[in-house]
Amino acid sequence: MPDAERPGEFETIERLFRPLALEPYARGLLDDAAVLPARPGHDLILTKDTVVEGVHFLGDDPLDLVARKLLRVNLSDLAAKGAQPFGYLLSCAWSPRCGWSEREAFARGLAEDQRRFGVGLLGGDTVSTPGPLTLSATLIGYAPEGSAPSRAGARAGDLLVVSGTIGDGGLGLRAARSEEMGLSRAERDALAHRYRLPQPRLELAEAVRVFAHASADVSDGLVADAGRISAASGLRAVIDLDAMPLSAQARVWLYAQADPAGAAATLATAGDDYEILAALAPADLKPYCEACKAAGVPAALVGRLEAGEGVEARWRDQSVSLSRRGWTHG
Ligand SMILES: Nc1ncnc2c1ncn2[C@@H]1O[C@H](COP(=O)(O)OP(=O)(O)O)[C@@H](O)[C@H]1O
Ligand SMILES: Cc1ncc(C[n+]2csc(CCOP(=O)(O)OP(=O)(O)O)c2C)c(N)n1
Ligand SMILES: [Mg+2]
Ligand SMILES: [Mg+2]
Ligand SMILES: [Mg+2]
Repeated sequence: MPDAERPGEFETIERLFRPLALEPYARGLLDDAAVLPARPGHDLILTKDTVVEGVHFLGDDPLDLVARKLLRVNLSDLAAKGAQPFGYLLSCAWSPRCGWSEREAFARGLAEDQRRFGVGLLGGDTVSTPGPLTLSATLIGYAPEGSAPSRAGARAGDLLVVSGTIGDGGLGLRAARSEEMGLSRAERDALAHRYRLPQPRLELAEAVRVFAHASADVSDGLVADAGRISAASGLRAVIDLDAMPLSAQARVWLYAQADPAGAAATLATAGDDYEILAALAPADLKPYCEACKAAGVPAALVGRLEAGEGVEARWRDQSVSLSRRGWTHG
């Protein structure tokens, strides 16, 4: 792109980001920092995730969807802590391919999900990079004082319950990369959509606050994230892969595989799910699942926590050996 056509830092902020600003806190995106008053009776909940082209999204993913994914992966962490979202700080490192039309698409996606999830832009940073497009958000939310569950509060005997379905994001990445996987075009499109646009489970925030001893969202993989709850709580997690909730598309794929246990392990370690994993007292299983259902999101019992350490995956009561627990960055 010739230099003359390259959008400038301050034109980008003024034209594209100022309309997204949450005032008066953002101070017109003209100040050194945003300023928020304290909210008595609440804890401030802060989380940050970054997405990088080629690592978290594909180079041909439309940038409005990339923007929405950036907000959603962060909103998912707020949901896991039972928080209500408020606003966010945004960092954009634009790669050489990002002209006005790419930046406009990105801002359009932000505007759409700001409306949908009730958040606004508080500030951020805009730079250019010779490397891949890199976008980061810091989400800010609130929860009633002392109510946000940690990963460390699970007790021996707790049950592990996960929302929605597991494995669609991982299969969706393969579909988005044009792998056929023995699935129909409609099945692959549904999975690719799930990869590009995760659903943060904010509807479950209240149930998580009320019932969960411990919780986390599933971003790296069900096994990896269950392992983080068990490690933080000083326990051992057992995951029943045959109880994992699957979409219709993932079921079709799984039962076409020669080794369904290995295939289920693949889904449980793929990541990109953005579901909520909660550790609950057995007596709270029914009320939690009913609260989830009333909020419009199914929840399924997938395992339990016991004395010990580590994480074990089982298929029909047999231990399944895993080559990895989930996604890790180098
Ligand atoms: N660069 C960093 N500086 C400080 N804390 C970090 C950094 N990267 C990760 N963390 C912290 O490590 C913990 C685990 O991070 P992460 O695995 O990314 O969580 P999640 O999977 O929920 O997004 C979080 O408390 C996070 O804030
Ligand atoms: C192009 C592409 N390749 C691979 C993946 C798979 N992947 C990349 S990062 C990741 C885990 C989630 O990202 P991370 O940065 O670890 O988020 P966090 O766990 O901190 O929320 C997964 C499953 C992907 N989403 N997109
Ligand atoms: Mg993170
Ligand atoms: Mg995260
Ligand atoms: Mg998380």
